[in-house]
Amino acid sequence: MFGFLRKKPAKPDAVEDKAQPGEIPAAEPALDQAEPIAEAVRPTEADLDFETPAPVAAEIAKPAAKRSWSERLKAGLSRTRQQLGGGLASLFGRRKIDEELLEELEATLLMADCGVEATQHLLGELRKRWKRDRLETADQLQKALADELHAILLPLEEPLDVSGHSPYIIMIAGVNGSGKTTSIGKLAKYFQGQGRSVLLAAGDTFRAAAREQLMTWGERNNVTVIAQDGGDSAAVIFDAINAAKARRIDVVLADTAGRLPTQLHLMDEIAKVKRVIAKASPTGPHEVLLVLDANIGQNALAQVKAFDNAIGVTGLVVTKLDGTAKGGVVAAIARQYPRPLRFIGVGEGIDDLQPFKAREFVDALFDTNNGAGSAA
Ligand SMILES: Nc1nc2c(ncn2[C@@H]2O[C@H](COP(=O)(O)OP(=O)(O)OP(=O)(O)O)[C@@H](O)[C@H]2O)c(=O)[nH]1
Repeated sequence: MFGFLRKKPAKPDAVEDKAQPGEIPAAEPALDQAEPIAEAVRPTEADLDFETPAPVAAEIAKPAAKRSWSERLKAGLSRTRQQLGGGLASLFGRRKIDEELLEELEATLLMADCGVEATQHLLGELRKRWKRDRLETADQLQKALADELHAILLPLEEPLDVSGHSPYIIMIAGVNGSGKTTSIGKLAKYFQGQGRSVLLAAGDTFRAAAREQLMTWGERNNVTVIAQDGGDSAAVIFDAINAAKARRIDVVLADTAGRLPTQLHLMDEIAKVKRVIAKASPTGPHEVLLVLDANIGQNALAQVKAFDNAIGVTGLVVTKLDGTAKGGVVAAIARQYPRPLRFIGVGEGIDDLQPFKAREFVDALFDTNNGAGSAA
């Protein structure tokens, strides 16, 4: 699914062969000297070397997956649910609540990557409720756990409202392979679904395939992509914003190259990208989205901190929750470095990225069919 945004093998002459992660192109053109922008320079299918172009086009054309979002969310979170819920099921098979059970619950939460902070908090709250509410059965404890987890996650539920500015400029950042470019394609579709016009800025100038992914997506979905053959990320995004202003576009989604927080020169470079955006639009960027791969577990906290220090993160996207048992990391973020969790991704399908809603997330984790997690 969504294979059209999958990485392709590098071509011999691809930009990524020339500029490895960690390298900045030698000369950064001044903004007024930027190369003319090749707007949606569209490579042919043969150029793009797609694995499965026809099925992919059919995939894009599909209005939505047959399953509902809540079904896909539940399926996507199945590995974390197995880790958490599976662990809990074995614990809650016992009839009586006791200290030993709470200790085992602690280990289960830690193994689902909830982190020490959130786990201690949850355990503390459960102990209080055990006494205060006179909980007796394991089922009652599980329901209380679902409620407390919901309470932790609810503050992260702040949907992204793009109505305040036009164009509303969203800068997307994250480490290599976290899902930035793919998420941009999904977000473009999401905003289009809201009746908004969208323009994409191919600011990942390190990875040629990222630019091609965006251009192909733009071509097939009638979205303008501002791209440049190589060159400077800041310059591409600067020109994209001006193009969006001229065309009265509602939302600009600006891709950036992946980078590790330890690559300090690249963190400086992304801070410069942000400053240049502010030159093109004094109120922008209006959202700085950090894309996190859920597989990294607790490492997500360090990434939020580092990117926040460099560019002031205003929102998070957590991708690939479907491929991991570490979905509890969302609770760790909520307790240790809370930022609005705008979207979560549970698959490669175009509709598999949706706004985060704490209640449905908790329900999916505990699977309400079991009776837990449904309490408000
Ligand atoms: N299973 C799953 N795969 C995803 C999800 N989001 C993205 N991917 C996949 O993750 C891989 C990397 O995604 P990209 O969008 O290329 O990542 P990127 O951050 O732009 O990568 P760089 O440009 O190298 O930094 C692709 O194969 C995507 O299809 C998700 O929610 N679930």
